Amino acid sequence: MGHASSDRSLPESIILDFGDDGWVFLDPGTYLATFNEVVNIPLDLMALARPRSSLIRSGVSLHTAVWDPGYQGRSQALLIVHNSDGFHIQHNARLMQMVFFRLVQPLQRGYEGRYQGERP
Ligand SMILES: Nc1ccn([C@H]2C[C@H](O)[C@@H](COP(=O)(O)OP(=O)(O)OP(=O)(O)O)O2)c(=O)n1
Repeated sequence: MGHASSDRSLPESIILDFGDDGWVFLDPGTYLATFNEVVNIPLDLMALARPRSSLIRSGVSLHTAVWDPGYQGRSQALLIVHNSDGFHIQHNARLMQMVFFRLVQPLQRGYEGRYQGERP
């Protein structure tokens, strides 16, 4: 990741498939989770997210950035399986909870970065 946006390239990733039973086993390591929900953040809100405590209690952490006012898209989070026994996860399992903050005044122009409208 360089200083300029043009000097930023993301690493390749491999798509993991859930089994016929709807579950997948994750070995210890790092994973990018794509959420089902498409979010539309209004111009007078921003959001942060926290993992469900059940993830933490299972030795799994979830990392997120900031949801900017005006962002629309299907977000992603970094899931890290620290548990040396790995972790079983089911398709559509709920992973995190978003916390919304109302701005003192709405922005005139919302988010216009490279992730706007991703995975509609
Ligand atoms: N876990 C998260 C957190 C945020 N977002 C979305 C909402 C943000 O509005 C958008 C952009 O996030 P950043 O501003 O942190 O992105 P960058 O600074 O990396 O890129 P850019 O400046 O090009 O937007 O990504 C996401 O998809 N997944």
